[in-house]
Amino acid sequence: MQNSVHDPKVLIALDFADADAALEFVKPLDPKNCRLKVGKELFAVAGPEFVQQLVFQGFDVFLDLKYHDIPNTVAKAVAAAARMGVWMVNVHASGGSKMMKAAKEALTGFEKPPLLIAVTVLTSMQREDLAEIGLDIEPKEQVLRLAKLTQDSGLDGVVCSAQETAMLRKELGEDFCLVTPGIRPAGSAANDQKRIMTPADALKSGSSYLVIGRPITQAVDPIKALQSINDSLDVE
Ligand SMILES: O=c1ccn([C@@H]2O[C@H](COP(=O)(O)O)[C@@H](O)[C@H]2O)c(=O)[nH]1
Repeated sequence: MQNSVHDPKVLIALDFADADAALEFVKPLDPKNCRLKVGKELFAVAGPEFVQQLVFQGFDVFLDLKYHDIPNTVAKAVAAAARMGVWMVNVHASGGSKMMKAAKEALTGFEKPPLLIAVTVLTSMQREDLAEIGLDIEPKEQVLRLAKLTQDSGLDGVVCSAQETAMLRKELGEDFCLVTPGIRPAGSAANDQKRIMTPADALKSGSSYLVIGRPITQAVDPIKALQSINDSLDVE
């Protein structure tokens, strides 16, 4: 599971307040060195045209809108994402198997459908946050339960923390895609993330892709920060 120019492991979270700021940030980036993630903040202001612009520039785009709704609505939303040409899209696994299967079904017929993955337990949450919503268990137990449900529903993978990837690799095999936010280079601020790991350790533990936002976007020199992370992953 090595980082390489053909399969960059770092997905940069473009959490910017407007399209201009995001485009300025993207300008010096090379699609060979990273993929891009567009989430709720940027999508709300910049919309599908912005996403398509990134795709046109040659970037693999993860549209991170974490759909969570009734099956029909999620299926239509996932199909709309596929029409934008994104590389990956996600739903919430807690929406259940009927919703996830409807989302998967909505992608049949696309020549190059995006990878469809499901969020398990947000990396900002720990045991006490689960207790608050009625789940008196460790995050890893809930992650495993939802990851199994996701795999059984026919999806390509899950969003989890890198702290759970070794367990999921053992339980769900090598081909299941494990996308891990909550990645923090040694010494960088955790911010609101709780279940964290360094980029190199995450890759070694079995992460397929590393979602990294603030440690790169808010670095004094973002290109240098990305380069240093890629170097730590043993670029071939
Ligand atoms: O469980 C999750 C799911 C999604 N995210 C998203 O990843 C990035 C992380 O950004 P950082 O600045 O590196 O913390 C952000 O866009 C989240 O919405 C997540 O963190 N955890």
